[in-house]
Amino acid sequence: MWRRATSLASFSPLVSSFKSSFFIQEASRPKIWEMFTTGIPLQEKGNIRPKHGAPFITFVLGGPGSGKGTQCAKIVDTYGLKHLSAGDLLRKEIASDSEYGSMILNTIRLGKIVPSEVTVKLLRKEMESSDNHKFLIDGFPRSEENRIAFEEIMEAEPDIVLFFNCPEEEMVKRVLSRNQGRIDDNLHTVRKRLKVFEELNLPVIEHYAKRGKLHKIDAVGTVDEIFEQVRPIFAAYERRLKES
Ligand SMILES: Nc1ncnc2c1ncn2[C@@H]1O[C@H](COP(=O)(O)OP(=O)(O)O)[C@@H](O)[C@H]1O
Ligand SMILES: Nc1ccn([C@@H]2O[C@H](COP(=O)(O)OP(=O)(O)O)[C@@H](O)[C@H]2O)c(=O)n1
Ligand SMILES: [Mg+2]
Repeated sequence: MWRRATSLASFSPLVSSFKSSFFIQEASRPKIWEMFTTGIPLQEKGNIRPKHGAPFITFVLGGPGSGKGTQCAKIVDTYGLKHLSAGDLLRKEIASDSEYGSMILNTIRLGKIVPSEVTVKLLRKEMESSDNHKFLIDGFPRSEENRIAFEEIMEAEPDIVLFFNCPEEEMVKRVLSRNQGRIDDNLHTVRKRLKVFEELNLPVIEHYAKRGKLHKIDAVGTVDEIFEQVRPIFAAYERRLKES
């Protein structure tokens, strides 16, 4: 396991803050130590520790339709990172009929943010079982709660944060012509998501700007033109990205 074991004590303030927002009945909820335990003995985890240093983590932020997923595909092709889309993981969870499926579906339908402990648990599972330790985490963190949950539970911070900056009307136009059959790609929900983005995601963007990690990208133009702004950001990390 590439990360240190996290002490339960460090969860406690976070966990209590979740309690008010997490609307699953207390009695039916798994205990926190159950939720964040993979159940796989350390010696069976094999090859998931990076050979050199820490994992390389990129967060990809931007409003709905700003082009995050499209640019992630190009980053993966060029730099070989492991793409983890928080939205895709949540949609997979709905499709798999998990115990959280209906709660996630209702939250996405309303354009709201799924409780962080659920999303971080899904990301953690993917990260811990991956042989590739260079992660491109798309659509996360969407709120300060998401950010703090990730940093506390994973004991890791991003190396780079990309922010695809796109005018609202362009985002609306793109979402409405996306045609992937998504339940939240309609005018009513996209307006709601834009409001949630402004209220909850902008503080995250400001946080990383203050820490000097934010790369703001003009998300208007062709896909290739936008990627030309992204390329030099990763090129600066070429040596680390070549490490296994
Ligand atoms: N630069 C661009 N110009 C026009 N349309 C784009 C551009 N980038 C992506 N799209 C299209 O806009 C829609 C939303 O893109 P997507 O990558 O899914 O955004 P996000 O993941 O940020 O919601 C998709 O249909 C995609 O093909
Ligand atoms: N960190 C996240 C990411 C997505 N989501 C939910 O999943 C929805 C779709 O996310 P997405 O990243 O696939 O959406 P796009 O920005 O790609 O359009 C969001 O509107 C939220 O309801 C979440 O709750 N928390
Ligand atoms: Mg997307």
